[in-house]
Amino acid sequence: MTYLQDINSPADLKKLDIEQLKQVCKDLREFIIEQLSHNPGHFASSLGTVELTVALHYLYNTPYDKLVWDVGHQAYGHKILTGRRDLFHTNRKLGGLSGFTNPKESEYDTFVAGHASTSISAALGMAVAASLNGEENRRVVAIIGDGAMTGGMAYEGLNNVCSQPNNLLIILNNNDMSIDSNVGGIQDYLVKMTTSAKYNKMRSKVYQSFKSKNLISEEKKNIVLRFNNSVKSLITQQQNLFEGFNIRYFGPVDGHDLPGLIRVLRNIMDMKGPKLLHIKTVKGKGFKPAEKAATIWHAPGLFDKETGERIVKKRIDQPQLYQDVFGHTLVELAEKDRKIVGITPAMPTGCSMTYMMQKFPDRAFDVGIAEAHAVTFSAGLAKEGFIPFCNIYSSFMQRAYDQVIHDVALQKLKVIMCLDRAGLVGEDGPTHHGVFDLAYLRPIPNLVISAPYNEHDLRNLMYTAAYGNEGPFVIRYPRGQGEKVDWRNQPQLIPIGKGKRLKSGSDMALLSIGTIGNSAAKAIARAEEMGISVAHYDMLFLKPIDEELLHEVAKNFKHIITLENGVIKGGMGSAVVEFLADNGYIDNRVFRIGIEDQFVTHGTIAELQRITGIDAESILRKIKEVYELTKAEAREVQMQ
Ligand SMILES: Cc1ncc(C[n+]2csc(CCOP(=O)(O)OP(=O)(O)O)c2C)c(N)n1
Ligand SMILES: CC(=O)[C@@H](O)[C@H](O)COP(=O)(O)O
Ligand SMILES: [Mg+2]
Repeated sequence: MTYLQDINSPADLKKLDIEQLKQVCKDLREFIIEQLSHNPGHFASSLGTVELTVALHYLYNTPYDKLVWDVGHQAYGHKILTGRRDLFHTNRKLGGLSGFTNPKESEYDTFVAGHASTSISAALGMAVAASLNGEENRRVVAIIGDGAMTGGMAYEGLNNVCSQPNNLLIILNNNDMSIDSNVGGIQDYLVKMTTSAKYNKMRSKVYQSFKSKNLISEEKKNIVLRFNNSVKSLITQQQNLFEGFNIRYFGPVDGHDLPGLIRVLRNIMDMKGPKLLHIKTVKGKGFKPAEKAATIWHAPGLFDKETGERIVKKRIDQPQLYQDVFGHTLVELAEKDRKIVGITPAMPTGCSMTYMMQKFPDRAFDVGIAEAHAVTFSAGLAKEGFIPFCNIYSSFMQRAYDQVIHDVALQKLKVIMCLDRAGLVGEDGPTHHGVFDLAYLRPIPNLVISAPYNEHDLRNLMYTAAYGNEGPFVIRYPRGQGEKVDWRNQPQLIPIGKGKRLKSGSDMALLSIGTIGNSAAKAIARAEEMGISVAHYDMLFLKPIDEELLHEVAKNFKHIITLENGVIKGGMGSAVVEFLADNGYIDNRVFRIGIEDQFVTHGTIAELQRITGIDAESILRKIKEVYELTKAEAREVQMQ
């Protein structure tokens, strides 16, 4: 590292010449590769934005000028250049830097990010605020990837851009990749735009001829750029999409050509009105294995930076990941029933829809980063008699709340909504924890809401959702590895709304929902060794909740602990409290374990479960507390 070590803020960049800036890019890449090799995170995206990041901080007056990074997973370079280089080894670790942008972390981070496609709206708000405040010299830039450009919110933003006076610059970072290959019409459109040989030849000719006539002056550059766009429209025989939104379009330009990028940005940064610069980059640029396999290297885990080999734990004789149990089970079901279809909004690898895509490409759909559309698209399929398994990460499902209510539940359509990454997800932190789903789905009529205790239950629930129920069905399960090595049971119908008593006991009852119940089982086993007898019930369904089971528990146990890997307010514990109140049980005491009313930071899942009090150790502590209380109450009764 020759220059990076001396860059403590963007002001230090501004002192460098172009050759030195190129060296900064090289250093930055090396630094990201070195750091990520031993502290995993989002890798390939940040390698692709190195030149863009350097160019932006070199030219713009940050943090007064505002950079809004979409998702924020490509902003590692931005973090490193804005005073966080020496803290970067803490990235995504408990108490360390966030893996996304967060204004609480730095004044250079303008907006909390993590979910895709928000940057245009947020940046437009900031640009309009600047206009309203009379801060005509404040520049605002949104940086959005081609994947994020498949999200509906991006178009709501674009549609609004020309409605109010603003000088917003949108930079479309087009690397032809989402996490998996990018999909859909916008992807096709961007490919056409960047590969039209005729256009590129013509553009270069026009540029050369203008240049030879010395016409590339400050005054003329606008004319050239706009002339290029007109030429392009003529050749491709279609109007430029962004120009159609009344946003001036520039590009495509090579996003790794630092001098070129600086030149273009300098030309357009102070132009009045909204504008979009389309840059072409390579995801994983500068690290060959990542350039070749960007999906794997989106977030590759540990790797050897010299050989490019990933350091992957051997999974032989290990339980499967829940996502893989889902993926394999879906294929098994689809093999027997041509009505089964699979839908994912841009997470085929993450949720293992890839198995279905390989086996039945015509019946598996990646619809882009479009959760709301994914749900309504599934509803349309269900209306026509198909059985859609719509798999959405729990936290991304928040995007589709109205679609679940209005398009699915209201019409009682048989859409099977599989919510992967439910509960605390770990290093991605508060934007990604899937902790709200139980609480936000519970009030919706007509939904069946379930959470498996283990892989066998997951398979049974998928089967039951398809063949034992006629309406919408939610199955939520966590990130990570399951409980069983022999996960492949024969899926069978299970009674809807029925829980199970896993273990009898006499001192208190513990009701859990989902795989977190396995931590409860461990805690209960240890309590038993201490002479505390706890009955354990797995609810399996939040809705309909097992009322028979709850009557049994209420009658037999004064003290009831509830446990969920989700927010306490509105979740399973709340459902139990409501049940008791509604049914005149006034003597029972309920102790709810779950996520308190606050956002949970980032860290490993184990650390976060410990901090939030839902790990086995904390559950045991709660059991002991409740036991002490039962003893104290008994003593009080004796004394009376
Ligand atoms: C609402 C939402 N859905 C899905 C995701 C998961 N996700 C994170 S990054 C990403 C791909 C983004 O692609 P792009 O914007 O082109 O950035 P690149 O990784 O190519 O740099 C996806 C699908 C998300 N963060 N937010
Ligand atoms: C940035 C983003 O939203 C995704 O890359 C997410 O981090 C994936 O999470 P998993 O690692 O759980 O698939
Ligand atoms: Mg991309």
